[in-house]
Amino acid sequence: MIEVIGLSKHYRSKKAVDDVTFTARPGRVTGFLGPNGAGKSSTLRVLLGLDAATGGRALIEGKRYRDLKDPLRALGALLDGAGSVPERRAIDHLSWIAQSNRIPRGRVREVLELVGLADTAKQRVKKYSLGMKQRLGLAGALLGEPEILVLDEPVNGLDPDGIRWVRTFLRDYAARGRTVLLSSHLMTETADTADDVVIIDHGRIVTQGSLAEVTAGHASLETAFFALTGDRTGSRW
Ligand SMILES: Nc1ncnc2c1ncn2[C@@H]1O[C@H](COP(=O)(O)OP(=O)(O)OP(=O)(O)O)[C@@H](O)[C@H]1O
Repeated sequence: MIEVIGLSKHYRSKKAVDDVTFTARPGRVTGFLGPNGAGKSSTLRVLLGLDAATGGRALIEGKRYRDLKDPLRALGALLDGAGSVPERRAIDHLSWIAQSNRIPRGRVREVLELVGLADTAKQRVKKYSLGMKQRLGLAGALLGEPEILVLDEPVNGLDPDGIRWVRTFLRDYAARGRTVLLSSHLMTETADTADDVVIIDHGRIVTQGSLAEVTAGHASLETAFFALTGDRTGSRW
């Protein structure tokens, strides 16, 4: 389970995240949704221990990321693509992560198969398309067979088949009792994937609940968002 409690992150006078509270539960895909600049990445960066909070807490199974004993087995994350060295071969990138986290080498083959990169694993990452880099990032997140997955815009650069594949994959992952937190600015895509939705805008939570609760009385998640925020144009998405 992920618990974000009264979290704030300020950059000088900019309140990127302002008193944000939500929970992502096991067995559910939670969509963390908001337009560009809403505060999604800032929230995730604090959750993953990459930035310090200005106030509040972000907890993984009750602990801060840096206090986790075996972080890769607790939580797998995909932020900003694969995070790999372009000159390195994909398989070497994953083997290096596996080795430095005491994950058996055989698991590298497994995750490459899982994300559909087994046949191209020996290519250098710089030859990969954006979609392949996303898959490689996901493979890295899956190495430790984590109970929790945190993915920032995972379908960026994927073609329709890739998008469908990620959706099915995440739904299956959650169906096995795991926690999936999926950050996105894509409302239709999130509505197709998530069980629960947390909507953030200008650093503050606008609404949260099951998809059915949040969209009740609205034609779609999109119209719900526009009604809740008073956004008439959708120009920030
Ligand atoms: N390092 C930083 N220094 C100053 N301001 C920042 C920094 N990082 C983010 N911000 C600002 O904080 C706000 C929230 O940004 P954040 O990246 O968290 O939003 P987001 O919802 O992830 O949007 P996007 O999808 O565009 O990344 C924005 O106004 C952004 O310009």
